[in-house]
Amino acid sequence: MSEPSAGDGLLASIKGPRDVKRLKPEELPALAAEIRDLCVAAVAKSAGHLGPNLGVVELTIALHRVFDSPRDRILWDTGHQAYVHKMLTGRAGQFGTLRQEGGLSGYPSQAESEHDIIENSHASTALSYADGLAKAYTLRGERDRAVVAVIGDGALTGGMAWEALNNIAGSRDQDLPLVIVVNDNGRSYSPTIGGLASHLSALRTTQRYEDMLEFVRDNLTKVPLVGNPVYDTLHGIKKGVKDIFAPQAMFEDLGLKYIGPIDGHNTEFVEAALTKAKGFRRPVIVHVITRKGHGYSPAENHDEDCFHSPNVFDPATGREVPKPYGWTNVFSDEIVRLAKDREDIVAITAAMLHPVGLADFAEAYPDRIYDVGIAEQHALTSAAGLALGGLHPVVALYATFLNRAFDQLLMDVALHRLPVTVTLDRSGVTGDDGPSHNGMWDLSILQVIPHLRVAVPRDADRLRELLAEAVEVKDGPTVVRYPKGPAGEAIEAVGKLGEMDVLLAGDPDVLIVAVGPMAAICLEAATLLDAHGISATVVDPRWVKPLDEALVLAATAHKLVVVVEDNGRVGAVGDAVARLLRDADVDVPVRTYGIPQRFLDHAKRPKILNEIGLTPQALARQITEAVAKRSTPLENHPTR
Ligand SMILES: Cc1ncc(C[n+]2csc(CCOP(=O)(O)OP(=O)(O)O)c2C)c(N)n1
Ligand SMILES: CC(=O)[C@@H](O)[C@H](O)COP(=O)(O)O
Ligand SMILES: [Mg+2]
Repeated sequence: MSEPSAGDGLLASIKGPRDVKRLKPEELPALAAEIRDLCVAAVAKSAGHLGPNLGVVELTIALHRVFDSPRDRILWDTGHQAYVHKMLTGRAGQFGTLRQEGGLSGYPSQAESEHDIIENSHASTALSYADGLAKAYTLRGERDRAVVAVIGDGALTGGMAWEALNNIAGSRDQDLPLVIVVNDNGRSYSPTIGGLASHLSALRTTQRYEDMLEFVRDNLTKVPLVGNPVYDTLHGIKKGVKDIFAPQAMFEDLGLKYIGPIDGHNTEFVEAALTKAKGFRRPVIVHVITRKGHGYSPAENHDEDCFHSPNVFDPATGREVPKPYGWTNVFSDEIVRLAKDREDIVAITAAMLHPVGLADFAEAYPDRIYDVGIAEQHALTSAAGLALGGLHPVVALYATFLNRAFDQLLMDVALHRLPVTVTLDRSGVTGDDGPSHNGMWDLSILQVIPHLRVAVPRDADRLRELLAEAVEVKDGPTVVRYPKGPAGEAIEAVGKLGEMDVLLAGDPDVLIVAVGPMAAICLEAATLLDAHGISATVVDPRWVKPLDEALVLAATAHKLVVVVEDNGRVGAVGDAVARLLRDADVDVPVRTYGIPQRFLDHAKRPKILNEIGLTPQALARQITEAVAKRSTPLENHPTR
């Protein structure tokens, strides 16, 4: 497989947007082809987001020809589709390092470029940033600056986007370009759902839309873009065929002007529409129709998600290296099995049916699956409704996206003690998706929710057990969290301590509380400790909230308690254990080893775990030091 490179054609000459502007229109198809080749080569080597980026090649070229980044601000919602933006802002030569440690981030990165703004990969935020930026430039008198937000049809199903639209539409006194580009490819991963999506998809499929494209093609290329003739004509004809341009009505009813739908793979049309929108100097929607994976047939024809985020693959054939059977597969199989005998079990996904492992459930129980769009807040409160209606909903999310639905879990589900189960895939360090994707927050924020129980399985068998236990809980919500990737070898208990599994019974030097998948490295660390004459007992709580009172008794018999968790250290299980012992007046020191409470730069998961000390060797070293300190009389303590 050839190393991804900018080559020696047009793309190699692009050091920034100025170089994009100087190209002749007839050179743009060649540039687009080079960009696509580099996208395919880079993702084939490093995995990442291919479909979304292939879909925005012409759009991004047009954006950088019409607007003047970085003076004009171009915002990418979710940010997974910003590879082309990176190539056109001088980083094409770095795509051989995509998503590698120290290499190019898979998302916008302010450290990489002045052209990059939103680093958060959580969807549906760009319009709110745009609203704030536009207000700032208005207040500062910088009305010569344009604000452009590119948001996908999927991200547009997120509630924040509509909160922002409501505010943007209400901002009457703005006299600067605020351009909202709706990149409509009809998909999140799967086809986008909901009322908005049906409006947008109806638009794409009616004959009149084809007539409209014909009209746009004839008129936009002939009439020089002066004043309003083109826009008024576009606008006028839409008035005449209002029934299919419902999105225009919907946006216009909000007080937003609308241009489109535009063929998003025709740079000339997109440039014309963006130029029109820029000159409008008012908030305006530019609705571009694109195809996810456009220009690379294995992506175009990939039914599941158009190569949204493929594993590494052979660029010549598009054949992906299969992802190993992992935690997600275990969940997928077990939820289908459980639902067979429990007709009250229903499932909810937030536009991630396949990634969270609910595709088999959907196939087996098509009437019991709900895809709510990228709308985690709605997912949780809708689950509350389902539970109030006598069902047991299982809401399957990625751990980091639960943050968005914290209040709904707290006040709509837990306050009412509703039987809702939330499964959190991708918990802990995920790695190459960067700082906003690590699932390092949930064990902290969940601590404050009354009536809520949290389970952390250490292996596939425990995931099956704990999921079955979770859906049996009737008097409150349950959460089951597990990491990305393969589930590792089964780790059998050698005994019980209360409800906790004892994985290793040692002498009373150190009590190691191994949270979920950290059990494997804790057992290896215990072996290393033993070689240094330190004996450890290793327990797996299985349920980390509420903690098992048996921990108190066990702690009194040990010199040191160590908690190891794949979550941020602050306010998580380690702190909960310390609080439990303090409340019981048990004065045994507690050490917590977890993820440092900072944003982690992108790198592979094993690399990050090694860097932050979540390895057997690092744990053994740190525990040895902690034990040594405990046996050093305080008067000789280094801090004295
Ligand atoms: C809050 C949140 N939930 C879920 C995701 C996972 N996710 C990443 S991209 C994506 C689909 C985005 O669809 P769209 O906005 O249409 O962009 P496209 O990929 O089609 O260009 C989803 C659900 C996310 N990034 N943020
Ligand atoms: C951008 C986004 O949120 C998703 O596409 C995410 O990057 C997928 O992560 P996985 O590859 O772990 O499923
Ligand atoms: Mg989309």
